[in-house]
Amino acid sequence: MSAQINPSILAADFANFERELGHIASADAAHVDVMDNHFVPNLTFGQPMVERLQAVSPIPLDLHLMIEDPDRWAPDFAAMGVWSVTFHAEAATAPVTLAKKLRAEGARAGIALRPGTPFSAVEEILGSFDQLLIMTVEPGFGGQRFMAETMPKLRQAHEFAKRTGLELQLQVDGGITTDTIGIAAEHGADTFVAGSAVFRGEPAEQIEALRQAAAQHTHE
Ligand SMILES: O=C(CO)[C@@H](O)[C@H](O)COP(=O)(O)O
Ligand SMILES: [Co+2]
Repeated sequence: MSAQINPSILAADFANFERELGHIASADAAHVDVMDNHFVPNLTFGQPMVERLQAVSPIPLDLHLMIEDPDRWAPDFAAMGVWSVTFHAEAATAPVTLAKKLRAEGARAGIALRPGTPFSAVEEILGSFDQLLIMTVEPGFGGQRFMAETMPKLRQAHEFAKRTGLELQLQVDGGITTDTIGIAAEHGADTFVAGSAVFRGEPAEQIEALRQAAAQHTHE
């Protein structure tokens, strides 16, 4: 698979989301960081906001739920017709049941790991998911430094998927730039979330630069 670039609109202009989504129309999906000020110390988008983003976006929405009790809330987000819904392994009580509900609503099911959560926390349930998100910063804020210490976990996930024949999209999220994307690609990531790196410049140019940097390092 060629590298997928999902810009995070956490770094976009919050007063102009429709216009900002138009600026990233060449990307594969728009990454939407939903934060509840409990699972992480930050508050972002609620359901009515995501509903409107879904209505006006020219590209699919990739939701990253950083919320407590995703078992209760995630299916409602999936029912909006978004492309994918990813919740955190640390927050869910019945992740496999929840993944089934997300898929039943027509969304891809994703599970995310904080930097300190080991791969073993999800290894046995990955067959129920379409994507695994390895956080490369502590969730909560954009603009943080890429944590290279998460790379062995990414490689472990990549090797596991290859060995077991699992079709799993492997995302990285946090601190992804043209300098760090190559390291993540070499360790097996195929989908790259980037917020500040895309929106701090001209978004279409930054998306293309990230694609090219990833392509030079893609791992087989
Ligand atoms: O989920 C998160 C942060 O919790 C991310 O999606 C950030 O929005 C990425 O921002 P950058 O690190 O690329 O600025
Ligand atoms: Co995110």
